Amino acid sequence: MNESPRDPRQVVEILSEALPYIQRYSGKTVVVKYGGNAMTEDTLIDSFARDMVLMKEVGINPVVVHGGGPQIGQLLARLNIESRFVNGMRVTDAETMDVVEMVLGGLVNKSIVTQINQCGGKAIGLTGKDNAQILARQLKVEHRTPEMTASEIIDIGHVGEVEHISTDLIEMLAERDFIPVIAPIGVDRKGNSYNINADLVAGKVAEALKAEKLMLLTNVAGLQDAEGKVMTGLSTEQVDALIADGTIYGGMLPKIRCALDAVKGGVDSAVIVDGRVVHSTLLEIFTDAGVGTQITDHRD
Ligand SMILES: Nc1ncnc2c1ncn2[C@@H]1O[C@H](COP(=O)(O)OP(=O)(O)O)[C@@H](O)[C@H]1O
Ligand SMILES: CC(=O)N[C@@H](CCC(=O)OP(=O)(O)O)C(=O)O
Repeated sequence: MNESPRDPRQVVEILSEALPYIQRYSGKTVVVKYGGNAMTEDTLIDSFARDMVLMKEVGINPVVVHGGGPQIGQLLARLNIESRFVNGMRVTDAETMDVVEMVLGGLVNKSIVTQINQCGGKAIGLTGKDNAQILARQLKVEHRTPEMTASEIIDIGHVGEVEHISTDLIEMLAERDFIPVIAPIGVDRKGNSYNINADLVAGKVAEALKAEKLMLLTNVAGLQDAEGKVMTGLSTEQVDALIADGTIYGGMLPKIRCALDAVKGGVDSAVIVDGRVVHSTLLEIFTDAGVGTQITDHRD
């Protein structure tokens, strides 16, 4: 590589500028939702893993909840199984559920764990089935097409919503310097598996852990207004208005809803972060500007 050497004084100055942020977040929990679209390039996975390790080293407790939608889609395509979505949720029959569990609980979870461990961290991979920590129930989806006069409730298979999160295993690991990495697979009281949207799991985990911050890494620069301009910060009231006028739609809807629920449920702030930016999580935590859209339940 042909990089010019950095002035050591600059490096020290940058480190020193991070001090107030390190003090602000030290001992606090930050839940990071790492979406499948933000793990498509090796450099992004590596910078994400390094960021998690650095956070842990300075006394912050990162808890990772990951997705893997595109990765599930790839394996389904190889097996000639069609991917179908209703309201942003994957229609999940028994065969698809097997693939979801293999990809999220196996391939994706273990590759994030390995990458963090390669960077010197101590990552432990879990699904919601471990300690039955993500108790789920079937999600009933309300569906309506323009031709329909009224909406109907449809069954999209093994798709779940969170009923309860048990935090004891996550807290025990975090206290012992481990970084928990959680796949969004839930289980009901009978032992049935559920495929849950990773944003929803991250929001509920953040609420249950009383996290300081929820970071949702995605493939856009942030929440855009009607003119396409990224909004840096907004309150819960503004979000409600943007949903009502249709500015927020599609995959952003569950993301924003879970961010709103999390801040209403006691998480200090939720932020939509551009996961395509290298070191996006550190930029968000350790700089004033941040890199995405922040949602808070208070005006300060
Ligand atoms: N107001 C908005 N601002 C930004 N993106 C939006 C907005 N409304 C809808 N979207 C869409 O939401 C998408 C992000 O959601 P999604 O694709 O589900 O992300 P992920 O896979 O990371 O969970 C964006 O790529 C964009 O197409
Ligand atoms: C019910 C449902 O749709 N589950 C998602 C779970 C993975 C996910 O949420 O992944 P991303 O965050 O990468 O989109 C799915 O099957 O794709």
